[in-house]
Amino acid sequence: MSVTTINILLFGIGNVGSTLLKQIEESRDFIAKQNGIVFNFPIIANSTVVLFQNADQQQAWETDFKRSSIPYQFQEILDFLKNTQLENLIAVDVTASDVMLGRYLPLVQHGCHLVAANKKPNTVDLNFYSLLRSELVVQRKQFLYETNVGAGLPIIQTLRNLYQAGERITRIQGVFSGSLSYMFNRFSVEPFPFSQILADAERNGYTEPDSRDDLSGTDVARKLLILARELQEPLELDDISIEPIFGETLTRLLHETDYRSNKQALNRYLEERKQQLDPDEVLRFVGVLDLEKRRFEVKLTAVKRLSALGQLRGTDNLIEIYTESYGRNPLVVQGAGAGKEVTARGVLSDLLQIAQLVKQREVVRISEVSG
Ligand SMILES: NC(=O)C1=CN([C@@H]2O[C@H](COP(=O)(O)OP(=O)(O)OC[C@H]3O[C@@H](n4cnc5c(N)ncnc54)[C@H](OP(=O)(O)O)[C@@H]3O)[C@@H](O)[C@H]2O)C=CC1
Ligand SMILES: N[C@@H](CC=O)C(=O)O
Repeated sequence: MSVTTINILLFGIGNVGSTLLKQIEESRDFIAKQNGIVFNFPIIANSTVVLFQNADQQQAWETDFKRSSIPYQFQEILDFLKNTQLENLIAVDVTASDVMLGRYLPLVQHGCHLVAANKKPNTVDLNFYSLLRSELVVQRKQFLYETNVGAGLPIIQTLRNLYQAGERITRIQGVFSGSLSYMFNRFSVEPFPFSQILADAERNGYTEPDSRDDLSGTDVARKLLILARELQEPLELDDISIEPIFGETLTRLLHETDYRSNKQALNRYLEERKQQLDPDEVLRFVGVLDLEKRRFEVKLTAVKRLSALGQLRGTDNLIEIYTESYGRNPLVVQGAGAGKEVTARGVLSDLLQIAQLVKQREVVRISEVSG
């Protein structure tokens, strides 16, 4: 099988980015044998420094990154692309940064396909969302972001397949946050204060880089918005109603100061909420996208301990997709909704999808040239 080289520009080397590099290194031979694809990393960047690499340098990226990375301006990365004329480019955004928003259009215009775990580019205003997709068509580039919702779970693709097959989707609901699932699964049954469980979630890399994005409900609101836009619903983030976990007052405090200086207040608030539960109830942070009743909301809810949501464990998400064909029994997707390994694997799956397309185009181009 002929081998196609894919050149990756990696933005972010945290939980997900560093695990992606490790997984690609571990699977290099398997991917080459199975797919005829080799991934190179000519560019690896964090928020301040970048490592420019040649193909033969790709083994010990961490050593090279520590030794040879240099401060950069984004324009230098665009100049590198122009000067090296590298082909088969995929820019991978495994940051949570707003800064990346200004980079997507230039990257596409400089020949890059896009893969993102970062939800922000898909949840800013609709003007940018539509402009990016128009530019992707003009430049014949793909943009995949399966890990935006449910980490490695096949939620976006499942929804896209249903929608494009003409299915009428009426409601999507469930637990969409891996970190909040982990926190409330444990908080409901363990004696530990919420702040300690939250610290564990952060240490495990389940939360956003700023866990207030999770605690405020904004991360789940972003996921609902991404799914709504997949169904061509012209919604903005403000259209998703968020009932804050800690009530209005404490949530304002959360935004003004780091939660670590308000632990006691947070713990007390949720302990009181826990005491109000019936013995057969637990707390779950639930999102609802009701396309018929036009109800789009995320909130902390008491559910029956023996219900599907009540029996979630670990970082599990459980997403119910109600459609005309499935009727009263929704299509259900369940599994880990956070964690660097499952997320990196989801990013790698997106990369392979685009790489296959690049390979096919390469075969067509060669056959056209050779007549
Ligand atoms: N963790 C998980 O389970 C899941 C995460 N995701 C998404 O994946 C993304 C990354 O998450 P995670 O790896 O946990 O986060 P981390 O905080 O561990 O890593 C973020 C990385 O992005 C880098 N970064 C920040 N700003 C920029 C920038 N302007 N240019 C280049 N790099 C930048 C950071 O570099 P520096 O150190 O210099 O700031 C860091 O290397 C997030 O958007 C998250 O929502 C999605 C699903 C699950
Ligand atoms: N912080 C997010 C990570 C995945 O999107 C979550 O907790 O689900």
